[in-house]
Amino acid sequence: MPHLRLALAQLNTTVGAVEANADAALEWCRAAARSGADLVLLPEMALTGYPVEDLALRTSFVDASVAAVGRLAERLETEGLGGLVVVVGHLDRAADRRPENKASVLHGGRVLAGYEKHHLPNYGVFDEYRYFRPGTEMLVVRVRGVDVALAICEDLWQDGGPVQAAAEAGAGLLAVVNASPYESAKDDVRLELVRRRAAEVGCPLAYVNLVGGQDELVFDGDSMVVAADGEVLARGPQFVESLVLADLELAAATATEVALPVGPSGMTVRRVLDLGPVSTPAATPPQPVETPMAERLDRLAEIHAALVLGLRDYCAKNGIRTVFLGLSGGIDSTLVASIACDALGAENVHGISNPGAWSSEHSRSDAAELARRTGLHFSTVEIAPMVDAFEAALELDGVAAENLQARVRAVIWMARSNQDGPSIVLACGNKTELAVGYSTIYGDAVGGFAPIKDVPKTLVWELARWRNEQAGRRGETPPVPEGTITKEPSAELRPGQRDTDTLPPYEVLDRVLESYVGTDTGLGEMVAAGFDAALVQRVVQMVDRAEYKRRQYPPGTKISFKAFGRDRRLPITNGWRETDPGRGGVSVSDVTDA
Ligand SMILES: Nc1ncnc2c1ncn2[C@@H]1O[C@H](COP(=O)(O)OP(=O)(O)OC[C@H]2O[C@@H]([n+]3cccc(C(=O)O)c3)[C@H](O)[C@@H]2O)[C@@H](O)[C@H]1O
Ligand SMILES: Nc1ncnc2c1ncn2[C@@H]1O[C@H](COP(=O)(O)OP(=O)(O)OP(=O)(O)O)[C@@H](O)[C@H]1O
Ligand SMILES: NC(=O)CC[C@H](N)C(=O)O
Repeated sequence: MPHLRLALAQLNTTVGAVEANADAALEWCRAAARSGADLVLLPEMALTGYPVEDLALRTSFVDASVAAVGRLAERLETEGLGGLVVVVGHLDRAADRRPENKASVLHGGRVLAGYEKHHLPNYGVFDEYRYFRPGTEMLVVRVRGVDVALAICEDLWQDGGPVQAAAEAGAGLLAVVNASPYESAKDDVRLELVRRRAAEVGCPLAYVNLVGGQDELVFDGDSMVVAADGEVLARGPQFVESLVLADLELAAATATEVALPVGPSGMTVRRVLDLGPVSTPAATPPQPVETPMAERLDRLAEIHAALVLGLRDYCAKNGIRTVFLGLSGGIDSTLVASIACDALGAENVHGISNPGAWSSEHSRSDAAELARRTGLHFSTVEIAPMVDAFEAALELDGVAAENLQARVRAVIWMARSNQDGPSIVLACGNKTELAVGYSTIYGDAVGGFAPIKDVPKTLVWELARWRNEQAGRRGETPPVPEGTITKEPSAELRPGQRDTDTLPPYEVLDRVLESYVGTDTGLGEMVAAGFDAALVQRVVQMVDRAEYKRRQYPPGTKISFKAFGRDRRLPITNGWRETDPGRGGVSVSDVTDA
């Protein structure tokens, strides 16, 4: 059986930084060559980063991507690495000039052939029909006597098409390049998918994924090689760059046709023959490589790693050195501060305590204790003089006066961030607050990035406890003061205020939100499932009315199946209200309180 040494390069690219991404790709190919690899797989859109969004529509950007792939092939040859077979994802254009999401095969100093993505995802955070022309042809390249079929990410998630065509072509290996964003527990889903597809094609499947943060998305790597019987042959780490090597004995290719007619898959198959001589262990015994079998992170470790990487890469890739945030001594700002320290180092994190008329003593002392535990920069700016000046000039009362305090704090954070630059303010709101609009717009909702915007309040507590436990296990000081975890949540904008004055208990609220927001369940169904009708009506109204706040909220790392933002797009001006459990939904003109 022919032998192939495979290298999966799970690297961290930057959207738009074509030259830097190409340099990184070359560096990974050098490392792969040093490890004796025959075939190197780089992720989907590795040269452009993913997702490129409307950059795909810019002629100049497509030109740069096309030039970069050609230049990469030449540089490989110049460095004596032309014998490698490199598969790399990039942006290209078809003969009709429509953009294509492509994986090109580089060998001998040339771009030998390319595969265009067939199944374009167009749900959730993906808009690929807006940009790309779908491919209709399967590409199989014969590498050292093995027929390697290519596919790109979503091609794996849909039945038929490329997976079926790979089986029709009798592939010895299915190589899939991916840009698959992280969601909690998605690694398990991917593994089962990869197993199923490997079994369907009847050969091993190699899966390489990006690593790194890109605005609200985080890519978790987790590249793998899985045999046709489902055995995991190699698995890369989560959230860190890595070159995953695997030695594979694969079925020898025998077919001689270079073009197969359209089969039941609906795709033609094009075969590129003989990239390099057949290599068998007997002919050229390879030094065995260390095949990684990275341990899986548990649920909370995984989510925490995603949040840390999301913030770190947002700052690093946007040239931001420091962050500022308001520290109330509460659980949300404390968790955000702890994530920021993990992401950027405590020396780059500035926490500001802004006590006001209704701030409790423990809000000050817990914030100071957090600073002591983590080593972040800490300062205190009383808001009373500024609040008094505004109130004297504007004569505010009620919610307007309450919100003024949050807005004065926001001015202070933004001013400090402006002064320090390059720096941003972190918004500390969680997903539950975002859902029901429990924040002051242009107040605590200001910021450049919102690290926990996709983390429900109940998960905020879990993560804080988990982070403390981790520190304990490592013999470090737990970052979160105990009082912060146990205290009752309050915005402290008026005397004795409690979150539960306005909101249901968080355990109940998060379950209602998971149903209404997470799975788009209708009001009638929620009541049928056992939720209290009056409660869900109230929550649903709050959610629907807060769309304008969410639309103006900063970006933040997606960790769930359905995050606010690109995942859940609703009109702000919206006459639809799900207020009647009997009917499941009514128009706004039918309800009196709309
Ligand atoms: N459709 C629309 N499109 C664009 N803007 C719209 C709008 N409707 C109202 N607005 C604007 O929004 C304003 C109302 O929003 P906003 O000023 O935020 O005020 P509002 O939502 O009325 O009050 C904020 C609530 O959040 C609570 N809070 C504040 C701060 C922190 C926390 C916490 O615990 O984390 C909780 C606070 O106790 C209060 O219950 C309106 O006065 C108007 O200017
Ligand atoms: N006294 C304060 N000093 C500095 N920042 C504050 C203060 N009070 C509130 N903030 C900021 O405003 C955000 C909203 O806080 P608030 O206390 O109103 O509600 P919360 O959602 O329970 O947040 P937390 O759990 O952080 O207290 C906080 O996360 C914090 O960034
Ligand atoms: N880039 C893609 O095609 C991603 C879509 C795919 N379903 C995923 O999340 O893995």
